[in-house]
Amino acid sequence: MNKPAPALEICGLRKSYGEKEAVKGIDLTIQPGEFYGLLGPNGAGKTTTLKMVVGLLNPSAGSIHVFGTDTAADPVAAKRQIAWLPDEPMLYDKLTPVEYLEFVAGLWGIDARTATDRAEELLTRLELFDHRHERCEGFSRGMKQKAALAGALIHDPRLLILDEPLTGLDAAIARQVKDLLAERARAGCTIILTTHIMEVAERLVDRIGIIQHGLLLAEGTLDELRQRHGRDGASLEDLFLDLVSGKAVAA
Ligand SMILES: Nc1ncnc2c1ncn2[C@@H]1O[C@H](COP(=O)(O)OP(=O)(O)OP(=O)(O)O)[C@@H](O)[C@H]1O
Repeated sequence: MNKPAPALEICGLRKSYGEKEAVKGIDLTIQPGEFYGLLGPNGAGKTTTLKMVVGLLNPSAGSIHVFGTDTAADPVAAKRQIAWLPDEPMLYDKLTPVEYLEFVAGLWGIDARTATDRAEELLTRLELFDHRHERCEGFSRGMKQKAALAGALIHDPRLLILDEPLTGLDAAIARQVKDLLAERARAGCTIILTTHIMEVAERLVDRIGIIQHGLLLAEGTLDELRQRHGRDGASLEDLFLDLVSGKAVAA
């Protein structure tokens, strides 16, 4: 039997903004069902990389395949399989969560019955159901983030990409979001997230990629990274700081 295509395969990816090269040749393969954490200092190139994957930026060079689909050759087919949750998601404030989810489901061409069932399940799961008929404009940051996450999941994507999904969330809401992501991962969804919160990466993800200066500096499971750098039992935070400061040699 043929091996299934990777969920994401990036080869030689580069992106320049004018003179500045933000992504300098990244190769990365993520298998279906993996929960992958992309870490890196501010300005490392994480968001730029992910924006190219989701089709919001055109690469300067390189290729991206999503479940075997070349995103440059067939962007629509690639996008149908992806959900993207940016760090500052855009919600239509005048809409209620139910209206917002109906709207997003409509954009994906999901039939009304399925959309209603999925919206109800997501809103219940994220404890927004009691607020389903309130306009989003009155929501806290955390509630807005959850409504946006529900919108990202309404078309049941195979690949979920989230840029700093937990920033600014209180402990209870962060827990709900983390639990939902872990549940989706267990159900077979491939998830890629960026985070600056090392404990989140340490607890949640299967594999970690560290980007610095537009290049992939290190990659592997936490245990692989520890082994490779002779740091048995080290926390991800210690490893990360040693790698990006050059105290540990990337391999
Ligand atoms: N639209 C843009 N125009 C010019 N330069 C940009 C643009 N977007 C990003 N950059 C630059 O590209 C580099 C990579 O930025 P990017 O946002 O991808 O990093 P990041 O790793 O996501 O950072 P952070 O953790 O702070 O979100 C940075 O030097 C940034 O200033």
